[in-house]
Amino acid sequence: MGRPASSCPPPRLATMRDSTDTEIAIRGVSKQYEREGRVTTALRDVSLRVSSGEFVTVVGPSGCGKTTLLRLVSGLEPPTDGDITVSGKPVQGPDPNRGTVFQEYHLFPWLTVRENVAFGLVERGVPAAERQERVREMLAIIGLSDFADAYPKELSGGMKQRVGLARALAVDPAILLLDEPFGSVDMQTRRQLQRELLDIWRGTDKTVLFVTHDIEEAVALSDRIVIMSGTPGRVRATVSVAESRPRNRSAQWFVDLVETLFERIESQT
Ligand SMILES: Nc1ncnc2c1ncn2[C@@H]1O[C@H](COP(=O)(O)OP(=O)(O)OP(=O)(O)O)[C@@H](O)[C@H]1O
Repeated sequence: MGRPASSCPPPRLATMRDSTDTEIAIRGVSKQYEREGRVTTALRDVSLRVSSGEFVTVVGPSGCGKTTLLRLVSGLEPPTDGDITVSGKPVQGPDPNRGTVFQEYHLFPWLTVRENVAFGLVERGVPAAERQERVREMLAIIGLSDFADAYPKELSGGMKQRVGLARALAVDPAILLLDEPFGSVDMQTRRQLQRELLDIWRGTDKTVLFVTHDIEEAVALSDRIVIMSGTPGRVRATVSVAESRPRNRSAQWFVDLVETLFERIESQT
């Protein structure tokens, strides 16, 4: 995968993993929504494989079905056609091994920040001392240690987004599904959280499917960038960042490449 050496990720909760094979395989997937008699085809014939331990980022214009794709992989809803397997097993509903962070945060408003981050650990029966330590560590990573006792309504959008990320990471899921997880945070925090995410990924062999509008972010984080476009959305191109790193391509070279591909794809659509 060509990833650089790890710095210092949080220790792994060894008891929480039940498989080292965490490949995501999406085959010929289409998704239609029906609302008030109107049918929208959000995705058509999308195929994509994310290998165990790979970091794949999906980029594409608004409305091309990126969130829909993540919702299907997370098991929140089924595809209309095609199939999705994780670790070789069909996705049938949400699974704690697939940690998800969506744009709308989905925090529990009646729980404090600390309780939100601890939620998955309580569900999994992690002993109190280990739980408290893990939550403390996660709050330090996202820079919200001073807000442990605050409620979501007291937080800004960016802070809520960071709590959502900490909650997903706290249970050390084998797979991370992240939909614009830094979309509401300021640029400085965004760069810091990107570094934290990279450290965690490098140190814990997670499989990551990430969605962003930010091409620089995609280049900085990913092994591979998948470009989607159109309505219904389809996969239009793939750029392998990891394989080209030994050739000393600069980050800007990849940003330019993805932007050029975007322009070409858009002019064909
Ligand atoms: N629950 C739903 N019911 C009806 N249509 C939907 C639903 N969810 C998504 N869509 C439609 O499916 C298409 C893809 O939406 P989706 O949110 O997946 O795109 P996206 O690429 O993630 O967009 P953005 O970058 O703006 O988040 C859009 O036309 C959207 O209106």
